[in-house]
Amino acid sequence: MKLSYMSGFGNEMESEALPDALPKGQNSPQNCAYGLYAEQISGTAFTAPRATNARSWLYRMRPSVRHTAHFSPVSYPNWLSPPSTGDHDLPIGQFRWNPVPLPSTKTTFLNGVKTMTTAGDVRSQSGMASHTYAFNDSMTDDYFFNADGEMLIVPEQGRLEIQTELGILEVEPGEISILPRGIMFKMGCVDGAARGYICENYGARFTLPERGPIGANGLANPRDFLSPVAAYEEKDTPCSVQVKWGGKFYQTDIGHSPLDVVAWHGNFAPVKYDLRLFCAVGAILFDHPDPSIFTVLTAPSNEPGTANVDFAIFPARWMVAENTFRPPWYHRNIMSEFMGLIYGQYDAKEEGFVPGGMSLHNMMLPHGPDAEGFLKATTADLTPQKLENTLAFMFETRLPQQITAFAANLETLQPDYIDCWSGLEKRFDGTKEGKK
Ligand SMILES: O=C(O)Cc1cc(O)ccc1O
Ligand SMILES: [Fe+2]
Repeated sequence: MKLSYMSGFGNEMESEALPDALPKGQNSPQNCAYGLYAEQISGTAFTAPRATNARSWLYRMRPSVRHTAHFSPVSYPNWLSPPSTGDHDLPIGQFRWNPVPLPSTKTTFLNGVKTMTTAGDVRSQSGMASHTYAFNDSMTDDYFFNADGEMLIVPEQGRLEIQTELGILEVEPGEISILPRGIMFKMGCVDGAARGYICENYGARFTLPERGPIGANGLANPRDFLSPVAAYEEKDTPCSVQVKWGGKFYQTDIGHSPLDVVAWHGNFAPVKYDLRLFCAVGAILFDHPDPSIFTVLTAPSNEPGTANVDFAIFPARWMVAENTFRPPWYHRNIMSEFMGLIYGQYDAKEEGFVPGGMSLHNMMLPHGPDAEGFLKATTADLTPQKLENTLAFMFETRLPQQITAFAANLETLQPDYIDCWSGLEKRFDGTKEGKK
C-alpha cells in the first residue's frame, strides 16, 4: 500500500481524512464537523516548557472513554518491566544471544514481545526495557496502547503495518518507528513473519540530540522523520483494547474500532525514520570519536548529558583514519549497552554477532573487538575503506540493565561468548615492537 506521510520531528502537523473535519482556529467548538468528538491526548505535563510540550487534538467518532467500565487483568508473561523482582541472583557478565526463533504457531505482536533486559522503575517513570519481538499474525479486532512508555521499534526482518489512531505507518528493516505513550494501535505483519527489537522508554520522550559544534545539519535530520496522515477505521463490531499500565496488562471490551479518528492536529504523533538517511559524522584524520557521535535519538534524564536512554547506530560509512585502530577500542563504560544487528557484520566482531542477535555489555563490564577483529585491525592496510551493508544499533542507558530469567535461559544464549577474547594474548615482551 502506498501511504502518505508528513515530514518533520516534533513540529505541529495537521491532517484530515474528510474535508473540513478539522475545526478552524480553535480546538473545541460547540459542535465538531461530521458529529465528531474532540479529544486531547497530552504526552507531557500541560505546563511542560514549549521546547518539550507535546499534545495532539483528535477528532473522533466516539471519545476513547466509550469502553466497558472495567479493565480486567490479562497476562503477557514474557513482557516485563523494571524493577525486576526475584531476578537479583541472575548472573552478570558479557552476554550474547543468537536471534530468538520465529514462532512456529500463530503469534500476534503482544504475545511475541519478550523482554531481555530492564532498567530503572516503570512506576517512577525512569529507565527502559530492551525487548525482542517475533510474530506472524496481524492484530485484527484487538488494539493496544502502552501507558508506561513510548516504544522505539527496530525491525530486523519483515515489514510492519502499524495502524494507529493518527494514521497508518509501514516500517521496514532499516527503518525505525516511535509509538508514543498512550497512542492506540494494532500491529500487522506484511511479509508473513516479523522480528526485531523494541526499546520501551519510561522516561522523558526521545528527542534529537544537540549537535554542538557539528552545526545546524547532519546526524538524523528532522525532515526525514515521517508521521502518518489521518486514516480512520469505521468498524461497529466487538473489539478489545489491551493496555500496559504500571508494568501489568489489562483489557477492556469496546463495541467498535478505537482507530476512529477522522482528523487530528498537534505534535504528539507516531513517526518513522529511515536509518539509511542518517548523516554520519566521524574522524577524518585519526582515532575515532565516542559512539555518541552516532546518536540518532536521545531520551534525557535530569542529569545533563546523561541519557535515560540513547539510541545509537553503526551504519555503513567510510573509514579513513590514519595510524588508527579503526574498530571500537577496548573499553569499560558507566552506561550499559544493549546491542542488536539489523543486517551485515559489525566491525568489532568477526563472527558470532548475527542479524537478529543481541549482546549486553553492562555497566563497567569490559568489552571490545574479538581476537580476530583485533588481529585484522592491527595488520590492516589503512587505505580509505567503506564499511558497506552494515547496520548495528545500541540502546545505551545510564542505568544498569538487569537481564530477565527469559534472557538468561534463552536457548540461543552463547555460553562461550567470553571466549571470543581469549586469543588476546600478552604481546608485551619488553621490546618496543612487542611480540607479533
Ligand atoms: O561496544 C561497542 O561495540 C559499542 C561501542 C563502539 C565504539 O566505537 C565505542 C564504544 C562502544 O561502546
Ligand atoms: Fe561498548
